[in-house]
Amino acid sequence: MSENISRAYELAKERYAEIDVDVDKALQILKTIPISVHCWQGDDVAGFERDDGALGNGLAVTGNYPGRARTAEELRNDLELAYSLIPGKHRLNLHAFYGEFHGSIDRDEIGIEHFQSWMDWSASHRISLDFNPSYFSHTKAVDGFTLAHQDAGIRQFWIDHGIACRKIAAAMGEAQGNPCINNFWVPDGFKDTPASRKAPRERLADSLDKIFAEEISRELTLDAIECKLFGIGSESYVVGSHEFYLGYAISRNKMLCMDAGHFHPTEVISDKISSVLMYVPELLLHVSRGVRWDSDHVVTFNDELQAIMHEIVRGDYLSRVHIGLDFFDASINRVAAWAIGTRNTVKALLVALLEPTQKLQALEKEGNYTARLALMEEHKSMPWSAIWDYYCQACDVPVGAKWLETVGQYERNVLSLRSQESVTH
Ligand SMILES: C[C@H](O)[C@H](O)[C@@H](O)C(=O)CO
Ligand SMILES: [Mn+2]
Repeated sequence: MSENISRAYELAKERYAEIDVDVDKALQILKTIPISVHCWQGDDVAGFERDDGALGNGLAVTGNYPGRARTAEELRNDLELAYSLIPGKHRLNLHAFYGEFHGSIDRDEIGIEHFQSWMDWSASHRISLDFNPSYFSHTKAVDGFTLAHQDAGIRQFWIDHGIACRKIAAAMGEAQGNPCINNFWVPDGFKDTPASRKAPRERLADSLDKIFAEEISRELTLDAIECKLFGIGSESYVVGSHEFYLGYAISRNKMLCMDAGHFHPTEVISDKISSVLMYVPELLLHVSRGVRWDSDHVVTFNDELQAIMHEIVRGDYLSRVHIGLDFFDASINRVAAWAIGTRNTVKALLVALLEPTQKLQALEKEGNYTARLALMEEHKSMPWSAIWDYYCQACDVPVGAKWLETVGQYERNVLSLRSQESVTH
């Protein structure tokens, strides 16, 4: 343990004690909050179904930084390195098309057997899994529709995929002893103005009802549904809009997923959390960063990230909000992308936990908005970075930018040796 870091921590702790903040308690809480790290940053959302791994149907990745994971084993190795750079114990969010299929298995045929290696890895590393059906990058999604498709046969195919994914998620939940969150994002929508906004929404609700018809214990899996305002190829109309899924989640008692990039650029999800949680039991967040649009940039330590974490803590929602990540950048080292985005997310959560929230809320109740603003601003320059360094050190992960050296070494020894050609899965 570096003496400087410990001394800085003790001094910072005294400063926080002066404003009635218990630093040890904040760190104890922080340790218990997992971030669901998304597998798809590691391979540019290619998955392991086919050798070409061409991404499509509403999603796009830009950049050609060398070293993308080409197999599940490479992805697991990269993830292990990323987790070793992030303080705390976190989860892994797996997409259905990251199964190990060893042959041609279509999406409606997938089963838990295709995820056995992931589950073995999860058990041996004590990293719990979350899951997602994959409704894109598929020949039956090329015209932009899946669960809301006009063709009943295509709808049925995707309904069967959803049912298969719920079974897989339940088996993962059972194996790991805690619920596997299964998040449904469906790209369906129109590039141009629809003549009927109603019909696809009726079909989507009907398909989802069929998928969710079987009751599965909430101790095994929790269904989440992710809304979106617009997408690539669905600029004019997305079937699963915010209003659609909010209504669906409330009426079916489901978890809503809000992605930070899925709203109008002037809207923020930090403002929506307390409204939505009045009516839905739990919330899943896809912490992302849109730059002008849903561009899925790596999460930075910006105002909205901090506002999201403040909202979760101020509203006492830690047990009802599940924090997942969703970004994919192929223009930088992918392990670094995970480390930057996840470290920032944990850091923002720490800052929120170190806030004298009770004091601020008491001032607000008294109507003392001057002191409320003054203290909020002073809090921004409190010595939270000393607490963060101490936490990293206590968790045995690199302090400051030291993690970059480890990533650099891995890039030289492993990532740079990966050819850009695809490998057979
Ligand atoms: C790959 C993810 O499922 C996807 O990013 C989804 O969550 C989304 O946000 C689509 O815009
Ligand atoms: Mn998302």
